[in-house]
Amino acid sequence: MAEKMAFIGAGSMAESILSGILNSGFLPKENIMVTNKSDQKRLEHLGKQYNISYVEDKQQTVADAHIVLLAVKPYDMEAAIDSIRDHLDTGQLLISIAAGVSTETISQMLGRDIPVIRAMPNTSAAAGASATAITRGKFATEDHLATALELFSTLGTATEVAEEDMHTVTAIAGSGPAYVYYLVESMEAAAIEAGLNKQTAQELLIQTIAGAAEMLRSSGEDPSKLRENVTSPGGTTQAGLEALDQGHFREAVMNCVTSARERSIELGKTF
Ligand SMILES: NC(=O)C1=CN([C@@H]2O[C@H](COP(=O)(O)OP(=O)(O)OC[C@H]3O[C@@H](n4cnc5c(N)ncnc54)[C@H](OP(=O)(O)O)[C@@H]3O)[C@@H](O)[C@H]2O)C=CC1
Ligand SMILES: O=C(O)[C@@H]1CCC=N1
Repeated sequence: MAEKMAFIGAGSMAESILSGILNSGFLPKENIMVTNKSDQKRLEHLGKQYNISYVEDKQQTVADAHIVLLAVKPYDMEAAIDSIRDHLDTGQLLISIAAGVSTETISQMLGRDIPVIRAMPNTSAAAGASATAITRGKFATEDHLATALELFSTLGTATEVAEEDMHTVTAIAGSGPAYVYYLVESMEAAAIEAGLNKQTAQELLIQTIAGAAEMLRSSGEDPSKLRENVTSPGGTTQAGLEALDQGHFREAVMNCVTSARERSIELGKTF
């Protein structure tokens, strides 16, 4: 197990991972350090909220970390790596969660044989329920992969994928929670418009999503079969699904995933 972990980047994803790690007990708070580019207030907030160390000095942050987690936007990767490169050594493991940016590109930015793992978690890490995909760069060993799998397994599920699949994985699992939230927002808006109070709508929707997820997990059935089981001929579900078809729901969702995937490819090409 890693002894010390440094977060470079202290935004929403860093916080999700950080809180997931602390909740799971994977690392004690004393072993975690966080830094960012310039937002001191944000560091103070995280320091207070999670009782962790934060320092603006990146050298100090990465110096004795076993794992350095890069949680910056893809377009900030180069500057972030520039600021820590000289303080890294090949005994450390660098994990990047940036969308689109390949391990090859990261290694080129580093210009050194530092082991690199690329991971694509999602914000459900904060609740220990991320679906994280992981791939390893050319300098990372099976042991480094095992460390990353162990780390992200404490935040939900962790699955190794081929690097070429990372764009697709990002589109369905990294971005995925947002699409589910959008669906819930839309159903909630319709329920409220029909007169249901917000709290009741939210309670029912949360359990409906959780129940459907549980059925997908435990029933062994395809989603299409589960959908058919809900749909009585001539009933309410059929009426609702027909409205979705009129709105080209399937096509819209497929376009959504394709657009997210294409954006991931674009983000990786900006270097
Ligand atoms: N949000 C999500 O659901 C997911 C995001 N990701 C990936 O995670 C990464 C971070 O996303 P997210 O947390 O949403 O982004 P945020 O914008 O919330 O956070 C970005 C963080 O990076 C910091 N930063 C920027 N430049 C530097 C630098 N040179 N050195 C150190 N820190 C720096 C910022 O600091 P400051 O505020 O001081 O500028 C900020 O703390 C992205 O690459 C994204 O693709 C992956 C999976 C899911
Ligand atoms: O929207 C993004 O670019 C990031 C990557 C996956 C989820 N959020």
